[in-house]
Order: sequence, then C-alpha cells, then structure tokens
Amino acid sequence: MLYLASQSPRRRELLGQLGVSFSVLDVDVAEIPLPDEAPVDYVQRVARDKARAGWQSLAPQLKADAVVIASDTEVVLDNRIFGKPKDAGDASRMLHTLAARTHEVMSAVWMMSAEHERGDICISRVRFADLSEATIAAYVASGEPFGKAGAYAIQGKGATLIEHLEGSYSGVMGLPLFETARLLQSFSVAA
Ligand SMILES: Cc1cn([C@H]2C[C@H](O)[C@@H](COP(=O)(O)OP(=O)(O)OP(=O)(O)O)O2)c(=O)[nH]c1=O
Repeated sequence: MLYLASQSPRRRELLGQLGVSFSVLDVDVAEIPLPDEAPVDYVQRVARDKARAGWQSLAPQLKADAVVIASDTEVVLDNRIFGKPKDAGDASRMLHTLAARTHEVMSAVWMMSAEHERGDICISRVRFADLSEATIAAYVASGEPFGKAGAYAIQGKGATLIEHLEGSYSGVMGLPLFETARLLQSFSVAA
C-alpha cells in the first residue's frame, strides 16, 4: 500500500495523475533551516523528515507492505530560502524580491519502505516578470499566495507572473512527477 505523507491538496492531485492508488497520512514537521544549511540540503532533509514522520505514524502491522512518500518544495533566490509566507506583508515582500529575477524552485521527494529509503531532488528555474505594486497588492489580496512556497502558485493566477520556466511544472507545483515515478518504480510500485 502506498501512503502520501502530506496535507497538501496539490500533492494529492499530482500523485493521482500517476494513476496509483494511495492513502493520505497527516504529518506536521518543523520546517526550520539549520544555521548555514544549504537550501538543497534543507529541502531534502525536510522531505525525509516528513516521510519518516509518516512512517512512524503507521500501525506496525501495516509496515511490511507499506511505501511512504513525502515531498518538500522551497523557492530559493541568492541562497535564501522562501517558504510559505506568514502573512500578507511577508507575501508582498517575497513577491517584490522575486520580481524581474530568476529564482530556483527546489522540490525534494523521499520514499521509504521496510527495506529501503531514498529520495531525489528536482530543481527548476522560474523567471518572474517585473511586477508593479498594484499587481502584487491584487495578487496578495486574492489569497492565493498563502500556503505556497515563495508566495505564488504556478497552477493558479500565479502563472501570469511567470515569464519563463525551465524545468518541471509538477516540481514547481509541489511534486516532481518524473522523479516520483522513477522512485516508485524502484520501490516496485507501478506508475
Ligand atoms: C512554488 C509553488 C508552491 N506551491 C506549494 C506546494 C506546497 O504545498 C507548498 C510548499 O510547502 P511545503 O512545505 O513543501 O508543503 P505543505 O506544507 O503545503 O504540505 P506538506 O503537508 O506536504 O508538507 O507550496 C504551489 O502550490 N504552487 C507553486 O507554484
């Protein structure tokens, strides 16, 4: 049985796109970078922590046949990590910083079974248009930035802020499907 350790509706939708059946585990892990932790290390550590928390929440009798998958997505610019905005001011500051620049979206996936645990990372490059004050204010007021790394959603109105994408659309949205399918196959889960 496959378990997705995530509260994100986007991840549910994306994993569903692969046509595999799965159950959802609610996990909540602290997302705090360690001092001097590189963004690539941070995103992979958090994905692993989420998968391990999901694994621990499983009843012992389910573990023999279980595969748990979790993911983490962060926006990175100039080595700074932009997670989910705390409030409207935070969202607005993030969008101002990202405007007219190219940032990276790092999405890590981690998978565990009784025998193995392993993960992968997908890094995409996203260029934002030059955003006016009014555009940022209207976008923040729409509510879409909340709960999204970097304060935008490529799958929503946030698409209108993006001039160029190099990489994986599903990775930016929260679950890189190429890497996920490859990992599922390596755990003998058909995808
Ligand atoms: C950049 C970007 C992020 N996001 C979302 C995906 C993730 O849900 C969120 C990043 O936060 P995460 O901490 O990766 O995930 P989460 O807390 O929402 O869910 P989980 O329970 O799995 O930990 O940002 C979009 O939906 N669209 C985008 O374009």
